[in-house]
Amino acid sequence: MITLALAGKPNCGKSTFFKAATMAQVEIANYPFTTIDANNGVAYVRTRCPCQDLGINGCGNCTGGVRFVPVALIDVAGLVPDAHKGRGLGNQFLDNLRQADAIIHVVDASGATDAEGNPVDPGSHDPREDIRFLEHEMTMWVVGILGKHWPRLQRQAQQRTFDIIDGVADVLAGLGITYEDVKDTADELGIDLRRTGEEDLEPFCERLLQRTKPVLFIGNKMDTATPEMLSGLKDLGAVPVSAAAELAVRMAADGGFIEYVPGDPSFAIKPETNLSAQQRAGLEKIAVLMAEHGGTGVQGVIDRAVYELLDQIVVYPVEDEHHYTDKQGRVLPDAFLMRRGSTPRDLAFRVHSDIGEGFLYAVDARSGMRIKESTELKDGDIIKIVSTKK
Ligand SMILES: Nc1nc2c(ncn2[C@@H]2O[C@H](COP(=O)(O)OP(=O)(O)OP(=O)(O)O)[C@@H](O)[C@H]2O)c(=O)[nH]1
Ligand SMILES: [Mg+2]
Repeated sequence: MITLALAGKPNCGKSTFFKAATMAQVEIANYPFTTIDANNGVAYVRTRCPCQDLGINGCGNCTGGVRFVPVALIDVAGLVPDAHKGRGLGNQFLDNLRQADAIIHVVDASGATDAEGNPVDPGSHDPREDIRFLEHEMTMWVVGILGKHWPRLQRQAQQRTFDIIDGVADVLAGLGITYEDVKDTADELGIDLRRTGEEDLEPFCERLLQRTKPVLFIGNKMDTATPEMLSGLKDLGAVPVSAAAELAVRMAADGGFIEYVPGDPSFAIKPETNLSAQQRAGLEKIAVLMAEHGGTGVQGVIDRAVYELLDQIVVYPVEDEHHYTDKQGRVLPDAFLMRRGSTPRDLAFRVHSDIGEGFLYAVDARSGMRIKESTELKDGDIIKIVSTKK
């Protein structure tokens, strides 16, 4: 499963975002290091269910054509500058980023917490200063891991049969870094790792991370940020978000008070609900915020991380290409996230390794045509795989 990690300094709202996206019970509080052990949960990317184009009314797996596909979400403990040297609560938190395919870097746009996450007067800390530090910490963390092995790798590289790219990929395999990642990064920078000193590893590790752990910046707490601070962050590429607003509307929807589909730009208060005047006023304030920003931003961030940073598409395997069902007659039962450029053969392997090994051909269910195993799949494709194995 695709894994996204929420990272950033303490007290910026990571757990609030996590709770809003997963509806899991986690601790949230206005002081640093509320979260110590990472929280793991399931969030969803939003997509348009193909049943709408096919004239199937209610496939059973979507809400009025809005379909949600699961991804893993990790809420990592807060990181402070120099975390890689063990500052804050130590560098073991960086380890929680190992499994992440992409990172959502949460910045507190309100300026009401300092670089260490301590509450300060709103606006007294410039959130733009919080954008760069995480990349540096992550880079230095990888430099540290690689540095430990560097003298050995340099020694081994004296032998002609030893491939240093292989050696580096081996050391960093736990971070999901491959031989190609290492090779492409070295080629791109034009460096020969056999002749790179330990002290020169930083630019290499930085570029390697940019390639393998892409980061999306978000300016959280937009509800209390000044317009100047928000636009300053937006200029640096951050997406404005209010995790607290999303949490409030998801809880109100859960409680049956409002109609809200995550990612919608607005919600509707149900008539005849028992909201207190205070709750109603709170929701109305959120409605104004959402109207101003086109929503709370939370769902959009997950979607951008998956579709843009990780370049994923959604593909629907079926067994009956005429009725778009599996053997049990369930319509469009599965939705798979796959990297753009994937082929029907890749899909066959995703369904099951046996199906992949016995792959014969695929049928595009929309057109009813056979497609070649090397055809690039498109977002929203509905595919029947024909395999010698069942
Ligand atoms: N106004 C506002 N406050 C928020 C928002 N998101 C989180 N907060 C508040 O910020 C404080 C910290 O939130 P947490 O979610 O615990 O932050 P965290 O990043 O997980 O903190 P650590 O676990 O300590 O690293 C809490 O008081 C939250 O209520 C938001 O969108 N708007
Ligand atoms: Mg937390």
